[in-house]
Amino acid sequence: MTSTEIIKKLFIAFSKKDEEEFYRLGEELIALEKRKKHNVVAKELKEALFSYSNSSNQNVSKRFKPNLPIPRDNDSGFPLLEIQEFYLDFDDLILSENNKYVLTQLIREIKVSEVLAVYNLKPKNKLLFSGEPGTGKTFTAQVISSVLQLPLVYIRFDAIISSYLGETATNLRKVFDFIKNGRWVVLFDEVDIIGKNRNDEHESGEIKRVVNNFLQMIDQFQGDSLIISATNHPHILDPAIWRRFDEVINFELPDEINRRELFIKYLKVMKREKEINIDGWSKKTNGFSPSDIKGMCKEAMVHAIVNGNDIITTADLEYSFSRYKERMSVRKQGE
Ligand SMILES: Nc1ncnc2c1ncn2[C@@H]1O[C@H](COP(=O)(O)OP(=O)(O)OP(=O)(O)O)[C@@H](O)[C@H]1O
Repeated sequence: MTSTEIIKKLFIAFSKKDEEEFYRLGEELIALEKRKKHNVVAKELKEALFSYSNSSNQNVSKRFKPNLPIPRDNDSGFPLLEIQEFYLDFDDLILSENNKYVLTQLIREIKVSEVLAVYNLKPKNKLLFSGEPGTGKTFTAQVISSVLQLPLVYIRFDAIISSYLGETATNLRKVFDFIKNGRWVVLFDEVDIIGKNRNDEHESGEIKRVVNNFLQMIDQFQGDSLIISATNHPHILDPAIWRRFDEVINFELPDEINRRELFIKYLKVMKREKEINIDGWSKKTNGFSPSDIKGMCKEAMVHAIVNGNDIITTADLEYSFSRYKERMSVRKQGE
Protein backbone atom coordinates (compact mmCIF):
# COMPACT_ATOMS: atom_id res chain seq x y z
CA MET A 1 0.00 0.00 0.00
CA THR A 2 1.19 3.55 -0.63
CA SER A 3 1.20 6.05 2.21
CA THR A 4 -1.86 7.83 0.74
CA GLU A 5 -3.81 4.56 0.75
CA ILE A 6 -2.81 3.86 4.33
CA ILE A 7 -3.80 7.38 5.45
CA LYS A 8 -7.20 7.01 3.75
CA LYS A 9 -7.81 3.73 5.58
CA LEU A 10 -6.61 5.32 8.82
CA PHE A 11 -9.29 8.00 8.49
CA ILE A 12 -11.93 5.35 7.87
CA ALA A 13 -10.78 3.31 10.89
CA PHE A 14 -10.86 6.49 13.01
CA SER A 15 -14.40 7.38 11.90
CA LYS A 16 -15.55 3.81 12.63
CA LYS A 17 -13.82 3.96 16.04
CA ASP A 18 -11.98 0.75 15.08
CA GLU A 19 -9.04 1.18 17.46
CA GLU A 20 -7.31 -2.08 16.56
CA GLU A 21 -7.34 -1.32 12.82
CA PHE A 22 -6.28 2.26 13.53
CA TYR A 23 -3.17 1.10 15.40
CA ARG A 24 -2.41 -1.60 12.82
CA LEU A 25 -2.53 0.93 9.98
CA GLY A 26 -0.50 3.40 12.01
CA GLU A 27 2.20 0.78 12.49
CA GLU A 28 2.10 -0.02 8.76
CA LEU A 29 2.67 3.63 7.93
CA ILE A 30 5.60 3.78 10.33
CA ALA A 31 7.12 0.63 8.80
CA LEU A 32 6.73 2.18 5.32
CA GLU A 33 8.54 5.35 6.39
CA LYS A 34 11.29 3.22 7.94
CA ARG A 35 11.72 1.29 4.69
CA LYS A 36 12.12 4.63 2.92
CA LYS A 37 14.86 5.41 5.50
CA HIS A 38 12.80 8.36 6.79
CA ASN A 39 13.88 7.49 10.32
CA VAL A 40 13.06 10.80 11.95
CA VAL A 41 9.55 10.84 10.43
CA ALA A 42 9.04 7.19 11.48
CA LYS A 43 10.05 8.00 15.02
CA GLU A 44 7.81 11.05 15.23
CA LEU A 45 4.87 9.07 13.87
CA LYS A 46 5.55 6.33 16.40
CA GLU A 47 5.56 8.79 19.28
CA ALA A 48 2.40 10.48 17.99
CA LEU A 49 0.55 7.20 17.48
CA PHE A 50 1.26 5.93 20.94
CA SER A 51 1.47 9.18 22.80
CA TYR A 52 -0.18 9.24 26.16
CA SER A 53 -3.69 10.21 26.66
CA ASN A 54 -3.92 13.65 28.22
CA SER A 55 -7.23 12.65 29.64
CA SER A 56 -8.14 12.03 33.24
CA ASN A 57 -5.91 9.10 34.17
CA GLN A 58 -2.36 9.85 33.13
CA ASN A 59 -0.94 6.86 34.96
CA VAL A 60 -2.64 4.32 32.74
CA SER A 61 -1.36 3.74 29.25
CA LYS A 62 -3.80 3.65 26.36
CA ARG A 63 -3.17 0.16 25.09
CA PHE A 64 -2.63 -1.80 28.27
CA LYS A 65 -5.47 -1.52 30.67
CA PRO A 66 -4.56 -3.17 33.97
CA ASN A 67 -7.14 -5.41 35.62
CA LEU A 68 -6.49 -3.81 38.97
CA PRO A 69 -6.63 -0.16 39.96
CA ILE A 70 -3.27 1.58 40.33
CA PRO A 71 -2.27 1.27 44.01
CA ARG A 72 -2.03 4.52 45.95
CA ASP A 73 -0.48 5.69 49.17
CA ASN A 74 -3.20 5.69 51.84
CA ASP A 75 -2.02 8.92 53.35
CA SER A 76 -1.21 11.15 50.37
CA GLY A 77 -3.44 9.42 47.81
CA PHE A 78 -0.60 9.59 45.28
CA PRO A 79 -0.13 6.67 42.88
CA LEU A 80 2.69 4.31 43.81
CA LEU A 81 3.51 3.43 40.22
CA GLU A 82 2.99 4.46 36.63
CA ILE A 83 2.29 2.27 33.65
CA GLN A 84 4.17 3.55 30.66
CA GLU A 85 4.53 2.50 27.06
CA PHE A 86 7.48 3.01 24.76
CA TYR A 87 8.09 2.32 21.13
CA LEU A 88 11.85 2.34 20.92
CA ASP A 89 14.31 0.12 19.07
CA PHE A 90 17.33 -1.64 20.46
CA ASP A 91 19.41 0.44 18.03
CA ASP A 92 18.34 3.58 19.91
CA LEU A 93 20.69 2.46 22.67
CA ILE A 94 24.37 3.26 22.47
CA LEU A 95 26.25 1.02 24.87
CA SER A 96 29.53 -0.81 25.19
CA GLU A 97 29.77 -3.98 23.10
CA ASN A 98 29.75 -6.06 26.27
CA ASN A 99 26.55 -4.54 27.67
CA LYS A 100 24.87 -4.75 24.29
CA TYR A 101 25.72 -8.43 24.09
CA VAL A 102 24.52 -9.19 27.62
CA LEU A 103 21.24 -7.34 27.04
CA THR A 104 20.65 -9.00 23.67
CA GLN A 105 21.13 -12.40 25.31
CA LEU A 106 18.70 -11.49 28.10
CA ILE A 107 16.04 -10.43 25.64
CA ARG A 108 16.55 -13.63 23.65
CA GLU A 109 16.22 -15.72 26.80
CA ILE A 110 12.88 -14.11 27.58
CA LYS A 111 11.68 -14.56 24.02
CA VAL A 112 12.42 -18.30 24.12
CA SER A 113 11.13 -18.82 27.68
CA GLU A 114 8.69 -21.52 26.49
CA VAL A 115 11.52 -23.53 24.96
CA LEU A 116 13.60 -23.08 28.11
CA ALA A 117 10.66 -24.36 30.17
CA VAL A 118 10.81 -27.68 28.27
CA TYR A 119 14.26 -28.15 29.82
CA ASN A 120 13.02 -26.92 33.17
CA LEU A 121 14.99 -23.70 32.74
CA LYS A 122 13.88 -20.12 33.24
CA PRO A 123 15.12 -16.86 31.74
CA LYS A 124 16.78 -14.38 34.06
CA ASN A 125 14.12 -12.07 35.40
CA LYS A 126 15.72 -10.00 38.17
CA LEU A 127 18.27 -7.47 36.99
CA LEU A 128 20.22 -4.76 38.72
CA PHE A 129 21.34 -1.76 36.67
CA SER A 130 24.03 0.33 38.28
CA GLY A 131 25.90 3.36 37.00
CA GLU A 132 26.28 7.10 36.99
CA PRO A 133 23.33 9.40 36.25
CA GLY A 134 22.44 9.76 32.59
CA THR A 135 24.17 6.58 31.41
CA GLY A 136 20.92 5.00 30.20
CA LYS A 137 19.59 2.78 33.00
CA THR A 138 16.03 4.07 32.68
CA PHE A 139 16.32 4.33 28.92
CA THR A 140 17.47 0.70 28.68
CA ALA A 141 14.44 -0.43 30.70
CA GLN A 142 12.27 1.54 28.26
CA VAL A 143 13.98 -0.09 25.28
CA ILE A 144 13.61 -3.58 26.77
CA SER A 145 9.91 -2.99 27.41
CA SER A 146 9.52 -1.82 23.79
CA VAL A 147 11.38 -4.78 22.32
CA LEU A 148 9.47 -7.28 24.46
CA GLN A 149 6.21 -5.42 23.74
CA LEU A 150 5.42 -5.30 27.43
CA PRO A 151 4.31 -2.19 29.29
CA LEU A 152 6.78 -0.64 31.70
CA VAL A 153 5.70 -0.36 35.32
CA TYR A 154 7.70 2.51 36.77
CA ILE A 155 7.84 2.39 40.54
CA ARG A 156 7.94 5.71 42.28
CA PHE A 157 10.15 5.07 45.28
CA ASP A 158 9.66 8.54 46.58
CA ALA A 159 5.95 7.78 46.77
CA ILE A 160 6.49 4.39 48.40
CA ILE A 161 8.41 5.84 51.30
CA SER A 162 5.74 7.05 53.65
CA SER A 163 6.18 9.25 56.65
CA TYR A 164 3.75 7.00 58.51
CA LEU A 165 5.19 4.14 60.48
CA GLY A 166 4.47 0.80 58.81
CA GLU A 167 2.94 2.40 55.75
CA THR A 168 6.07 1.98 53.57
CA ALA A 169 5.94 -1.80 53.96
CA THR A 170 2.24 -1.73 53.12
CA ASN A 171 3.00 0.29 50.00
CA LEU A 172 5.64 -2.21 48.90
CA ARG A 173 3.18 -5.06 49.40
CA LYS A 174 0.58 -3.20 47.31
CA VAL A 175 3.11 -2.72 44.50
CA PHE A 176 4.10 -6.41 44.46
CA ASP A 177 0.44 -7.49 44.60
CA PHE A 178 -0.20 -5.30 41.59
CA ILE A 179 2.72 -6.54 39.49
CA LYS A 180 1.84 -10.19 40.24
CA ASN A 181 -1.30 -9.69 38.21
CA GLY A 182 0.23 -8.98 34.84
CA ARG A 183 3.24 -9.38 32.64
CA TRP A 184 5.41 -6.31 32.62
CA VAL A 185 8.88 -4.91 32.66
CA VAL A 186 9.05 -3.47 36.17
CA LEU A 187 11.53 -0.72 36.97
CA PHE A 188 12.31 0.03 40.61
CA ASP A 189 14.23 3.26 40.10
CA GLU A 190 16.71 4.63 42.64
CA VAL A 191 16.45 1.51 44.70
CA ASP A 192 19.25 2.80 46.95
CA ILE A 193 16.68 4.99 48.69
CA ILE A 194 15.60 1.94 50.61
CA GLY A 195 18.66 -0.17 49.85
CA LYS A 196 21.03 1.71 52.09
CA ASN A 197 23.31 -0.53 54.05
CA ARG A 198 21.34 -2.18 56.78
CA ASN A 199 24.30 -1.94 59.13
CA ASP A 200 24.47 1.82 58.80
CA GLU A 201 23.83 3.02 62.33
CA HIS A 202 22.11 6.14 61.06
CA GLU A 203 19.38 4.15 59.41
CA SER A 204 16.17 3.83 61.29
CA GLY A 205 14.60 0.51 62.19
CA GLU A 206 11.79 1.28 59.79
CA ILE A 207 14.15 1.49 56.79
CA LYS A 208 15.79 -1.77 57.84
CA ARG A 209 12.43 -3.48 57.93
CA VAL A 210 11.62 -2.08 54.50
CA VAL A 211 14.90 -3.38 53.08
CA ASN A 212 14.17 -6.83 54.48
CA ASN A 213 10.69 -6.67 53.09
CA PHE A 214 11.89 -5.62 49.66
CA LEU A 215 14.47 -8.42 49.61
CA GLN A 216 11.89 -11.00 50.63
CA MET A 217 9.43 -9.83 48.01
CA ILE A 218 12.10 -9.91 45.30
CA ASP A 219 13.11 -13.40 46.45
CA GLN A 220 9.59 -14.72 46.47
CA PHE A 221 8.59 -13.12 43.21
CA GLN A 222 7.53 -15.87 40.82
CA GLY A 223 5.74 -14.04 38.00
CA ASP A 224 6.61 -13.83 34.30
CA SER A 225 7.56 -10.18 34.58
CA LEU A 226 11.07 -8.84 34.26
CA ILE A 227 12.11 -6.92 37.36
CA ILE A 228 14.81 -4.28 37.02
CA SER A 229 16.21 -2.27 39.90
CA ALA A 230 18.35 0.76 39.12
CA THR A 231 20.81 2.65 41.27
CA ASN A 232 23.29 5.51 40.93
CA HIS A 233 24.95 4.54 44.20
CA PRO A 234 25.94 0.87 44.08
CA HIS A 235 28.45 1.35 46.91
CA ILE A 236 25.71 2.10 49.44
CA LEU A 237 23.70 -0.97 48.56
CA ASP A 238 23.53 -3.75 51.05
CA PRO A 239 25.48 -6.83 49.87
CA ALA A 240 22.28 -8.82 50.45
CA ILE A 241 20.61 -6.85 47.67
CA TRP A 242 23.26 -7.79 45.09
CA ARG A 243 22.70 -11.49 45.71
CA ARG A 244 18.99 -11.23 44.90
CA PHE A 245 19.61 -10.42 41.24
CA ASP A 246 20.32 -12.86 38.40
CA GLU A 247 22.35 -10.27 36.54
CA VAL A 248 24.10 -7.02 37.38
CA ILE A 249 24.80 -4.61 34.55
CA ASN A 250 27.19 -1.77 35.08
CA PHE A 251 26.49 1.29 32.91
CA GLU A 252 29.77 3.05 32.30
CA LEU A 253 30.38 6.49 30.88
CA PRO A 254 30.74 6.19 27.09
CA ASP A 255 34.19 5.84 25.52
CA GLU A 256 35.28 7.93 22.55
CA ILE A 257 33.72 5.55 20.01
CA ASN A 258 30.36 5.55 21.80
CA ARG A 259 30.49 9.35 22.24
CA ARG A 260 30.95 9.66 18.48
CA GLU A 261 27.87 7.49 17.89
CA LEU A 262 25.92 9.60 20.37
CA PHE A 263 26.87 12.85 18.60
CA ILE A 264 25.81 11.40 15.27
CA LYS A 265 22.54 10.15 16.74
CA TYR A 266 21.58 13.32 18.55
CA LEU A 267 22.72 15.77 15.86
CA LYS A 268 20.80 13.89 13.17
CA VAL A 269 17.63 15.86 13.80
CA MET A 270 18.97 19.00 12.15
CA LYS A 271 21.31 19.75 9.24
CA ARG A 272 24.86 20.54 10.27
CA GLU A 273 27.66 22.38 8.50
CA LYS A 274 30.26 20.12 6.91
CA GLU A 275 33.10 21.59 8.95
CA ILE A 276 31.76 20.20 12.24
CA ASN A 277 34.44 17.87 13.51
CA ILE A 278 32.54 15.04 15.19
CA ASP A 279 35.77 13.19 15.99
CA GLY A 280 37.13 16.29 17.72
CA TRP A 281 33.94 16.68 19.81
CA SER A 282 34.05 12.99 20.74
CA LYS A 283 37.61 13.47 22.03
CA LYS A 284 36.80 16.66 23.91
CA THR A 285 33.84 15.26 25.81
CA ASN A 286 35.58 12.68 27.97
CA GLY A 287 33.49 12.29 31.16
CA PHE A 288 30.21 13.26 29.48
CA SER A 289 27.30 10.86 29.91
CA PRO A 290 25.00 9.99 26.99
CA SER A 291 22.43 12.26 28.57
CA ASP A 292 24.99 15.14 28.69
CA ILE A 293 25.80 14.64 25.00
CA LYS A 294 22.12 14.57 24.11
CA GLY A 295 21.59 17.76 26.12
CA MET A 296 24.62 19.43 24.54
CA CYS A 297 23.34 18.62 21.02
CA LYS A 298 19.87 19.91 21.87
CA GLU A 299 21.28 23.10 23.33
CA ALA A 300 23.37 23.65 20.19
CA MET A 301 20.25 23.23 18.04
CA VAL A 302 18.29 25.69 20.14
CA HIS A 303 21.21 28.13 19.94
CA ALA A 304 21.24 27.83 16.13
CA ILE A 305 17.48 28.32 15.86
CA VAL A 306 17.22 31.33 18.18
CA ASN A 307 20.00 32.97 16.19
CA GLY A 308 17.97 32.57 13.02
CA ASN A 309 19.86 29.61 11.51
CA ASP A 310 18.56 26.30 10.25
CA ILE A 311 21.88 24.50 10.34
CA ILE A 312 24.10 23.75 13.33
CA THR A 313 27.57 25.25 13.23
CA THR A 314 30.74 24.70 15.24
CA ALA A 315 29.99 27.96 17.06
CA ASP A 316 26.67 26.52 18.32
CA LEU A 317 28.44 23.43 19.64
CA GLU A 318 31.15 25.54 21.23
CA TYR A 319 28.48 27.53 23.04
CA SER A 320 26.61 24.47 24.34
CA PHE A 321 29.90 22.74 25.26
CA SER A 322 30.92 25.68 27.43
CA ARG A 323 27.48 25.70 29.10
CA TYR A 324 27.74 21.98 29.81
CA LYS A 325 31.28 22.23 31.13
CA GLU A 326 30.10 24.85 33.59
CA ARG A 327 27.10 22.80 34.63
CA MET A 328 29.28 19.75 35.14
CA SER A 329 31.69 21.60 37.38
CA VAL A 330 28.77 22.81 39.52
CA ARG A 331 27.48 19.22 39.62
CA LYS A 332 30.92 17.96 40.76
CA GLN A 333 31.00 20.52 43.58
CA GLY A 334 27.65 19.22 44.78
CA GLU A 335 28.86 15.58 44.94
N1 LIG B 1 23.16 4.65 26.38
C1 LIG B 1 22.39 5.58 25.82
N2 LIG B 1 22.20 5.59 24.48
C2 LIG B 1 21.43 6.55 23.91
N3 LIG B 1 20.82 7.52 24.60
C3 LIG B 1 20.97 7.56 25.93
C4 LIG B 1 21.77 6.57 26.59
N4 LIG B 1 21.76 6.85 27.93
C5 LIG B 1 20.99 7.93 28.09
N5 LIG B 1 20.51 8.36 26.91
C6 LIG B 1 19.62 9.52 26.71
O1 LIG B 1 19.63 10.29 27.92
C7 LIG B 1 18.32 10.29 28.54
C8 LIG B 1 18.48 10.19 30.05
O2 LIG B 1 19.07 8.94 30.40
P1 LIG B 1 18.48 7.95 31.53
O3 LIG B 1 17.36 8.63 32.24
O4 LIG B 1 18.17 6.63 30.93
O5 LIG B 1 19.72 7.81 32.46
P2 LIG B 1 19.78 7.07 33.88
O6 LIG B 1 21.03 6.25 33.86
O7 LIG B 1 18.51 6.36 34.16
O8 LIG B 1 19.96 8.31 34.83
P3 LIG B 1 19.48 8.50 36.36
O9 LIG B 1 20.34 7.58 37.14
O10 LIG B 1 19.78 9.96 36.61
O11 LIG B 1 18.02 8.16 36.41
C9 LIG B 1 17.59 9.10 27.91
O12 LIG B 1 16.21 9.33 27.88
C10 LIG B 1 18.19 9.05 26.51
O13 LIG B 1 17.53 9.95 25.65
